Amino acid sequence: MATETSAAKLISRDRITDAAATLFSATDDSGQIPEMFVRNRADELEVAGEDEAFELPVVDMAKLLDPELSASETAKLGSACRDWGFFHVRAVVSLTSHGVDEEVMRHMKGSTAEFFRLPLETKNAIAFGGDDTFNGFGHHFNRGPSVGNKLDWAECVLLAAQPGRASLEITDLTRRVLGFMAADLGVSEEALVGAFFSISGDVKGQSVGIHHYPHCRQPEKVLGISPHTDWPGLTVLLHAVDTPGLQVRRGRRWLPVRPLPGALVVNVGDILHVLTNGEYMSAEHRVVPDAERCRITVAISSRETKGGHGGKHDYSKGNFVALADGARFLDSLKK
Ligand SMILES: O=C(O)CCC(=O)C(=O)O
Ligand SMILES: [Fe+2]
Repeated sequence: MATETSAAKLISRDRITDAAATLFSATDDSGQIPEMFVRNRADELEVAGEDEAFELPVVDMAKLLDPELSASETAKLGSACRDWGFFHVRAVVSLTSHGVDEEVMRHMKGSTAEFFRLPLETKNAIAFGGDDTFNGFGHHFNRGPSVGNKLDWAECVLLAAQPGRASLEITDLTRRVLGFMAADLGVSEEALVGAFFSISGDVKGQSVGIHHYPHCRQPEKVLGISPHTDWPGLTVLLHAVDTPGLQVRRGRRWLPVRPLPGALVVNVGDILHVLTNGEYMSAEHRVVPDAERCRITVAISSRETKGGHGGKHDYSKGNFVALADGARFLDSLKK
């Protein structure tokens, strides 16, 4: 979904400088935030208050898998995708067959936090550079007339590959969630899952974004990640450090998402929005750093092709042809 804000925006990726690293580790609040980080919030949408009673829908994997509860939980999943494009999924269980393995997740959280604690020069050994700005370590640099030239208050590692066990667990979860989405949409499971997974069960493409949002004493001045929609199909977000900060746009407001212990945040990306003829929302979201604590997340997205994070805009061929014909792609999947 091209939104007004994201359409006018160009994003590239930069190395983290010593000066930025010093700012990110500052413990006092006396320092000025450099202009390069100060965002124009003139057209700021309203941010919903902490006291407002709203919560993202929570979908429970155990209920989806329970024959007696599956239909109602599938309907809940469907309405979350239509109304929000975002939901929590309770899927972390210890060593049972259907959830995401707790031990694997714990390991991923630990190693992620450990990476960001490394000295800058060590992290910069894999810095963005050369031709490949979709794989590596650094941060987003937002260009374009509507944004100015502004850096995100964050550091991240972006990878187009599958880095290990944890992402396989997430991939498995993605395949199962897509299966229930197909049931909700009344389309063939094979076709919807098959848009992202090969017959042998491997995901066709995957992007991983590992994000560290250092605390910022003046959080209202900066952004950890600029408003955007996710390009790929489905993104699963794991909190390695569960400091809040993610905000989802609904209408003219930003709604803060509170991390839910033991749950993952899932959101619909642009490709799934298109594949469902716009039935499922690809919602705009952003991150505002916390004043006191850092936030660390791992975002794993399934794509329909190989390629980098935010990479080539090539739909799978069938869908592209359907779009070019003005056909409703979803109709071709209907049972
Ligand atoms: O870190 C977060 O909460 C959001 C990350 C995100 O939006 C992304 O990787 O696309
Ligand atoms: Fe995102």
